[in-house]
Amino acid sequence: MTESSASNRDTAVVVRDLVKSYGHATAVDGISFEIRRGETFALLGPNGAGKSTTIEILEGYRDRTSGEASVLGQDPRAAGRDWRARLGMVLQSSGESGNVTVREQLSHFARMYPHPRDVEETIAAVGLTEKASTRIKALSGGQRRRVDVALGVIGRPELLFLDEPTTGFDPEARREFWELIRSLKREGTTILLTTHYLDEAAQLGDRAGVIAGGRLIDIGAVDEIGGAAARTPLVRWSDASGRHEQRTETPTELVARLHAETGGELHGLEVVRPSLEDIYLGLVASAGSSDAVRTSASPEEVAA
Ligand SMILES: Nc1ncnc2c1ncn2[C@@H]1O[C@H](COP(=O)(O)OP(=O)(O)OP(=O)(O)O)[C@@H](O)[C@H]1O
Repeated sequence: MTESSASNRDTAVVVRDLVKSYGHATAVDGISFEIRRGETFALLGPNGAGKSTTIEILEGYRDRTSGEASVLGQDPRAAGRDWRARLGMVLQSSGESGNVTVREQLSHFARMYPHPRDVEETIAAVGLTEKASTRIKALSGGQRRRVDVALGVIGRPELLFLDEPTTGFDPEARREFWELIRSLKREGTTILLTTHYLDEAAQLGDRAGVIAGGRLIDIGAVDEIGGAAARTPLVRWSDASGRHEQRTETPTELVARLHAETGGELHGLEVVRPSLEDIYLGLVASAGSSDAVRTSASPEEVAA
């Protein structure tokens, strides 16, 4: 077996030096990453970072300015209907609003795929059983978003693109959605997810890439991103002199020492392990501050 056929078998998405410019503005500025088959990859970043542009290029809906992209072994620019039938897409703003019922819409889409999922099971999986006979235009915003998700998975896709899938979901619906995604993962579906809910990325993602200003600023396993130092636990407590905090790899030891020193209850004691959201915010803030140095400091300021 050649190396390229082995890597095709193991890799669902390859992006190399991808660039997308709109006139003089560069939305995606040379990003590279791979998604292995069966993996859930979370693409994270602030508004305008370039996430949707990247996803739309991979879906074949947007042309790229330069760089390479391969999705299920094909260049999305040239791929056809058979390729598209292997993909599932929940676009950022599809907002289904038809005059047909939930069941009719899903049945219609199911007929477009060679091996669709069962319509009633899919409706149940997105929590819309009671609304199956309701016209889509009469659903709430969050319920319509659930229809988008159902339409994205009805074709039993090999690769599922989820662009902010749970926007507008109530907390219970978000947890039901996570269960649906976990069952798709168990079936081997490869997933590319963008979300502003960092707990969602932490729950579902195997690996994550963080982009800011069109550039990839970090990539790695969800529980390793940002590096070990960013994950160091933080101990906070109060005493007569005020509030204190200290980062330490050995929080138990620190708490024991403080307890021995004070000889009593430690007021306001907290041991905090930084969440993915804390780590993400730190990464994006430091990317922003290095951009600021690069773009706004005068030569004198830099020399100083
Ligand atoms: N059709 C377009 N014409 C010009 N600029 C565009 C176009 N589409 C997107 N952009 C710009 O490209 C940049 C990246 O946008 P993109 O939608 O990819 O960001 P995003 O990371 O998905 O943001 P969000 O989290 O808000 O969805 C933004 O600055 C946006 O204004």
